[in-house]
Amino acid sequence: MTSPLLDIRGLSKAFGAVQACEDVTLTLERGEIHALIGPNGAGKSTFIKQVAGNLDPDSGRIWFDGRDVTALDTVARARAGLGRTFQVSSLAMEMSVLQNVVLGALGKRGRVLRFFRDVMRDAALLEVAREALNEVGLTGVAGTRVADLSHGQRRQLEVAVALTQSPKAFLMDEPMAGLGGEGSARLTRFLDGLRHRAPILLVEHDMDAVFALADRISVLVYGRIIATGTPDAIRRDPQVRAAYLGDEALT
Ligand SMILES: Nc1ncnc2c1ncn2[C@@H]1O[C@H](COP(=O)(O)OP(=O)(O)OP(=O)(O)O)[C@@H](O)[C@H]1O
Repeated sequence: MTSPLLDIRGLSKAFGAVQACEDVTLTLERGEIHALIGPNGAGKSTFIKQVAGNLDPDSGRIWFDGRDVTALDTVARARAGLGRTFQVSSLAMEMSVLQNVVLGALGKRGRVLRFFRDVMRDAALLEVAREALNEVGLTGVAGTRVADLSHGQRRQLEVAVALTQSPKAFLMDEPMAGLGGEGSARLTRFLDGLRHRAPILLVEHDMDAVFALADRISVLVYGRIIATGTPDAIRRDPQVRAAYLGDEALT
């Protein structure tokens, strides 16, 4: 048996008296989408920030691709192959789509920022950026200002930026937030294909998307995982129904 790509063991984090994350153990296997769901304030963001390296856990360890990454910062984790897209976009809104991806590719090389004009003439960087745009289907809007993209296109662009870092796994915090029904259906199809590129640890409130995409679902309530299983098993789990998913969400 191969070991999980991401192996998170016993993660705990408290803010004063609030135990936001308590002994959370979770794995991400190659090729899968593992969704983490739970009510507001359950600790989902706290959890994913610890995995990405934005927040130090009080205890617990994070293994990624066979390596203990618990002590690494966000940049080192991204270089190790943990690609992330977050609720708050880090895109440069006044720049073009292509410029944003080139900047992402530049980060991967670990270079200090050079004159931007030179960067945009760097054939190798441009190739990496164009390839990433092609992969997410945004080639047609490469010259468009990010501010003029739809929410859904921005999410795809964030993935393109992450792709320039050759991620081995994605961490996604509410990619469907702010999208309408049609936008989230489109992004759902996109993420469905993306799992073959790299597995996804997905924090998401949109239950249609979660149940359509996830191979496994973990349910977090008051900082603790109360169940992990296939969508069908989670749907039927009486504890999950009582604690989080009302019956109407499961039909
Ligand atoms: N920096 C912080 N300082 C103090 N308390 C915090 C901090 N961040 C989170 N908390 C608390 O930790 C608990 C978990 O919050 P968290 O944002 O992780 O939940 P969540 O499941 O992501 O919620 P939502 O679904 O609303 O985004 C909450 O009680 C929250 O108020």
